[in-house]
Amino acid sequence: MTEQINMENKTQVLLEGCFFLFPLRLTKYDVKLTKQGITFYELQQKKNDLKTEKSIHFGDVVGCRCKKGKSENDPSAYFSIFSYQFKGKSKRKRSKYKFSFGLCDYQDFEDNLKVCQKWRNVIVCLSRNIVVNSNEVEFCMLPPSPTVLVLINPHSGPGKAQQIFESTVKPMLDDADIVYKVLITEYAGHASEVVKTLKLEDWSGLVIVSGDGLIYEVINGLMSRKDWAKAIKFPIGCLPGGSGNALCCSINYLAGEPMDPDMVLHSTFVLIKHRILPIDLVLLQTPTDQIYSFLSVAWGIIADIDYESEKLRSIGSTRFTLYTIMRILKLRTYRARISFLPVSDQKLKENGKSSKTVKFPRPRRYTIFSNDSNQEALNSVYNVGCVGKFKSLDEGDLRIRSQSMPTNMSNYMTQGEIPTNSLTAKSENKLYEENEDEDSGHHSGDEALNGDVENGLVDFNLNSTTNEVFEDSVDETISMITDSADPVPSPLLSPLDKDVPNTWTTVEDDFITALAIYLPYLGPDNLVSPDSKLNDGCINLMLVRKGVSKNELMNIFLQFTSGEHINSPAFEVIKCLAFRLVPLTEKGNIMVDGERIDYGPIQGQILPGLARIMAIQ
Ligand SMILES: Nc1ncnc2c1ncn2[C@@H]1O[C@H](COP(=O)(O)OP(=O)(O)OP(=O)(O)O)[C@@H](O)[C@H]1O
Repeated sequence: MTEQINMENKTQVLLEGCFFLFPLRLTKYDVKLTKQGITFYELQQKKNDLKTEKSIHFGDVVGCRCKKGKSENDPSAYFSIFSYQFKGKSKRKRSKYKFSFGLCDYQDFEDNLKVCQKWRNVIVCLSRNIVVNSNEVEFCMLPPSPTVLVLINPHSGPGKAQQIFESTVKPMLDDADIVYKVLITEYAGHASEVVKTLKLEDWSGLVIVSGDGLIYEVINGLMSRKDWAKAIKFPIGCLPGGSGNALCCSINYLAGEPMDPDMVLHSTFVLIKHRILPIDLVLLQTPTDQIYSFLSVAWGIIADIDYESEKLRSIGSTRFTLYTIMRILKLRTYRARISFLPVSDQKLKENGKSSKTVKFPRPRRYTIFSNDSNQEALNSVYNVGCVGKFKSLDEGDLRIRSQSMPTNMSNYMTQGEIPTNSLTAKSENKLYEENEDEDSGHHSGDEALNGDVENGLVDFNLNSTTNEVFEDSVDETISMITDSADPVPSPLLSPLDKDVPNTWTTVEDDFITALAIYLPYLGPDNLVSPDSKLNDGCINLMLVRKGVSKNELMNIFLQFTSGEHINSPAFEVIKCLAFRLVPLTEKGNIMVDGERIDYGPIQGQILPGLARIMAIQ
């Protein structure tokens, strides 16, 4: 019954009128506007002939603008709708369509314009997910234009970020009436300096046109501010200007938007239609530094490929393919001690497991992936490898993460503003609320949070008494987080020069690679962690050990495209909240979010949903 009412609500006609469709001034169309979109058909044709009725879905619309007819004496007014819709059913590529509906009913241009402005205001609101009810249509105001600061790294990837912005991004931002100021970075570290002192309240968000390196710089710049807890909630959007673009690939993947062809167009579309969503960060500690990562920590062959191929940056993503082949042919192995706090640490404790170095027999799998949902992933079989048993998750396990996470971690999620849509900023007019567009698959930020809360993924129960390790520091840490001038707390980690906590598991072995990843894509065509979400509150620690054949290794890399590599027995996956990597081989590379850091021990813990990203999930 409720569904039926909702459906009626969505298909209820809010506005109806007779317009011509530019440039055919003599052909009149009956045009109807509902909460879902606009339908129109030629008046001369049989009414309600569905075959000739055309439609524009607000899920595809980025903006609408009013115009005057070209000639001086022409009193016609127009409203032009900019829609980026898929051609045909394949949904491979969006293309721009402009529909200009004209009106010449009145002799005076101003009278025609008034009608067009009314339509435009409603269209802009609905395309930005702002609710307009039937009784509000007549007074609907145009929502204010969002203002964003665009940072462009002219040296990203093949060095085309500026060109990409001019040719594809700028026209789309203009269509969407987004006001922007462009800042071209002049040196490494420039973006970080800018965000350290940026008056955040002057902007709706920050848009980064670059590879992952500049995003990393911006996040670390925001985290280095005294007001980091507030600053890190500043919405960040990203557009692919580099050669890796892992965050952009992950955002498009999670939004169900294509990557090829024309990744820039699809990423810009997501940016315009975005919601502000929480995204996990990982706090990383090295002997000399504390840094914040949004993507990955790589060591072994994956890090070597990333770093060593940088000299071929100008050829774009092909550099990864070439170096993958080369590094497999000249395979290196590395020794390390790797420790982790599995998501199911509660289970481990129940099994009386204490921390000690364990050498696992091979092959060993810890986690069964699920591509569908977190709920399913948690329901899937979980092999707690170090106690040598397969365990099925029961009801209680659905809250494994809530229980194993220190209770105070909830503050990363709840401190600061509830996400609002900056590019789709709410009008001051109180008539508007955010609208949920079910059909387009867009959901509000709040809803995204609540959805995960229901899955038990971010609902860190403040009253939980099950967390033995961290409960003493709960109040303390809460106050630390609320006072953002204090350092970022890392309650899951012990000092790097001390043993890991006794709830952790340690393995020492020879490896081909270790990768801690928290987004689905590691680079273009590299769907390395297919079940990762933006804010699932978990690190996927992936290991490949010495002994894997070159053939199998090549297969693993080839299957990164589809994500099927996770089925390889040589590819181990551990879902964890924290990890430590102590390289025991003297030389090598460690890459954090695609940037090389000093080689040596590194540890990290998840900061669930700490930052804010412009995305659709
Ligand atoms: N004007 C500039 N000159 C030189 N370096 C810059 C400049 N602006 C930014 N940088 C630095 O360039 C580095 C790489 O940037 P970015 O990630 O955007 O490109 P990329 O590495 O080619 O892309 P990807 O990570 O996708 O391969 C960053 O660490 C950033 O600090």
